[in-house]
Amino acid sequence: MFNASNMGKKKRSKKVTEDDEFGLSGADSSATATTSTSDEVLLPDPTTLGNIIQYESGLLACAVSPVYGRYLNTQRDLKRGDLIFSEKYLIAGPQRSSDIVCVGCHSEFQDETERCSPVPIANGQYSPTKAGTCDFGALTILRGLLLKLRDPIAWNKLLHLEAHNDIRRNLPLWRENMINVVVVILHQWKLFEYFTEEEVHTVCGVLEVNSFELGEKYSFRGIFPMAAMMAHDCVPNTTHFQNGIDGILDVRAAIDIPAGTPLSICYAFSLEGTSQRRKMLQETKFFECTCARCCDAKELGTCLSGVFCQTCRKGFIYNTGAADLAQVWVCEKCNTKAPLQYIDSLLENWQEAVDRVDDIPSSEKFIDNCKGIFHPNHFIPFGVKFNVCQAYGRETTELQNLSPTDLDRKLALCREVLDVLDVLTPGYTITRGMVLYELQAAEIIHIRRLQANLKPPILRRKLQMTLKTLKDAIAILEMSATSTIEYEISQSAKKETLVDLTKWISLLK
Ligand SMILES: C[S@@+](CC[C@H](N)C(=O)[O-])C[C@H]1O[C@@H](n2cnc3c(N)ncnc32)[C@H](O)[C@@H]1O
Repeated sequence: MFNASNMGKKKRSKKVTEDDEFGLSGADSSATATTSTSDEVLLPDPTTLGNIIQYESGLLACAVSPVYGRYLNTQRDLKRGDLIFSEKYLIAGPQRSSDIVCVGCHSEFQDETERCSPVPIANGQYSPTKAGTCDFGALTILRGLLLKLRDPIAWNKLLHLEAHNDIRRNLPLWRENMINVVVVILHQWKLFEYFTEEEVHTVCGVLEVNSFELGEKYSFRGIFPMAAMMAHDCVPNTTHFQNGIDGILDVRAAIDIPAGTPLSICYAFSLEGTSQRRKMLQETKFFECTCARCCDAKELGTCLSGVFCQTCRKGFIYNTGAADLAQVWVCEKCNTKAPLQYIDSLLENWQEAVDRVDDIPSSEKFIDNCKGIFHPNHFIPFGVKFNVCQAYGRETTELQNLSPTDLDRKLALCREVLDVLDVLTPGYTITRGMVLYELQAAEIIHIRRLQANLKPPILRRKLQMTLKTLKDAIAILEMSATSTIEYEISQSAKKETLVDLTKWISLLK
């Protein structure tokens, strides 16, 4: 779920996407924590929900609120980084509206040699020559439906999940599913004896509302019934790490979470603006988010949606109607009201321009062009800063060979990006881990270059601060699956940089 890539920007690296799917904090969390359990809703023991691989019995309870529906509540204090549970997917398969992909590795169909398995689908209906005739996403629905015939317990787990049929039935989406999925499965594949129309629609809904986006190289989706019970918050208190190879999801506390708090995950992409996140949540998860961040025009002080006012040329325009789910864009300084159409077309044009950014110089030019258009933290330039802070010292020039100006720029960008991440994706999230890693690497080079001119106590203090950043980065990144680049980075940083830095500090008088 919780498809970070709905931003659709190739430039936003995969690293962002991994944390940013599927989250409760802020004002709403405390409100929900006190919500009493309704007698009318059957609240299962969380362990009966999914394919649990690791979980401490009694740690979580299922609860229900008028706002979120069912959700998971922690029964004891959690420390940031604590593993809450690990779960294997119930079903997984191609994304909705997928083109032809290999049903084993989910790579896009190129030619016979490119796939990990010889034939993508056995009945031959969707051979490569008929490319485009099939929504491969229907295969995932079929995998869900087949549970009815093969594994009634798993089928019940699937049916237990929210499908929002009542809402979806009145949307164009229902008709699309009718054509692309229901007719295909029941009539083209002739499975009408086994499944009803309503069952197919329900599985479509369960997938739409509950699935997580998976895949390191190629994207696919999977259902984790226990993880799906977590509520959404645009500043989540949990984070998750996926192991694409064996389909296991580790859900961890991103921050310290006191007992009695709902667990939350961000279903949208955390680093998009409020209007964009809300639109995605409304269209694909069928609710209006009213979390603390969504109700605050300045998004908890980050100003991620701030547009520069062309009238007074002093202030920024924000959606002051956010708390009422309205779009009322007003300048904070001169009170000029900006038409929604103006905001929408501005964003559309700049989103298109961001797609043309593909290296450090074009990124820097883009960031510069955004001055006088957006707040420096606006999500459009922010996405570029997020990528370019990592690119310096990695793309063309090695870190130790960066010019003093470029090294300073990398340091400034990493700190600027972290200031926003600390608020919007706080704690142990891969996104923060990667930027912390880049920051400490640049700081070490910077300190080496300066050390001859630094007094020992100042040198020691700087090194100790860098050591703390390095330790945080390692602690986060080593929670990733062992097959990932993030894990590899954490292990080499642990074996080399951590040892060297600790030794350097210990040798200082
Ligand atoms: C993945 S399910 C979560 C479990 C769900 N509450 C249930 O009872 O099955 C997502 C659905 O939960 C509800 N939900 C989750 N977080 C919410 C929030 N912050 N505000 C309103 N509804 C929320 C919405 O109905 C959403 O479509």
